[in-house]
Amino acid sequence: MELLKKRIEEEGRVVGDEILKVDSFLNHQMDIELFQAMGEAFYERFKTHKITKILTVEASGIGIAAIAALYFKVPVVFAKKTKSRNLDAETYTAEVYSFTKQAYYDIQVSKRYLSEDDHILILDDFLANGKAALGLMAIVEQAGATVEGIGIVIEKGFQEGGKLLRERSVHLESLAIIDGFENGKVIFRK
Ligand SMILES: O=P(O)(O)OC[C@H]1O[C@H](OP(=O)(O)OP(=O)(O)O)[C@H](O)[C@@H]1O
Ligand SMILES: O=c1[nH]c(=O)c2nc[nH]c2[nH]1
Repeated sequence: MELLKKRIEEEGRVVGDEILKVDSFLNHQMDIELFQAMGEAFYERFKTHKITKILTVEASGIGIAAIAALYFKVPVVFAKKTKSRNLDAETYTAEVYSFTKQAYYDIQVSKRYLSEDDHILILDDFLANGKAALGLMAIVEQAGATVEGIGIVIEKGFQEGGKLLRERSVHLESLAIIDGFENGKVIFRK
């Protein structure tokens, strides 16, 4: 998606060998006009699928999932990373390692909000090693629901998540794929 790539080029900051910071428009401050265009782009890429719910994981997936849901006209469910008294006792659960926080979480979704009748589109802001996406897929599987596709805003193609998901023959769409960084600049996949 050219508009997204332009923003990454203009505002992205490379941190170390593996991290891209795009928190001026994606996952801290959010540019909602860009989110609208990205939500529509996901709709165009997945509109032939029957989607009944969008599933994401807190925190950074929620924004794009919510805007995309306006196009799909379905609810958003987000997996929670921490236990709390307002989460139902009956949950689907998967262990996920957070690449940025370098910690394990049990992500959880109440059994109330996913059922075997659901056709799920998983959306997230980043794909790195695929742990979050695989955890969400495991939760969908536990519910007996169907994963229709996975939509990612920025895939870091030099990490293994994209390969792991494509091996599973899931319909994966990334709005921008990064092949690496060179002298602080982002190299996009053609
Ligand atoms: O493909 P992976 O290796 O799983 O990396 C991608 C995940 O990492 C980030 O979440 P993070 O744990 O940073 O949490 P956040 O949503 O609170 O920013 C991002 O939002 C994805 O969910
Ligand atoms: O802001 C982010 N930058 C990254 O490189 C990344 N990888 C996973 N999650 C991420 N979030």
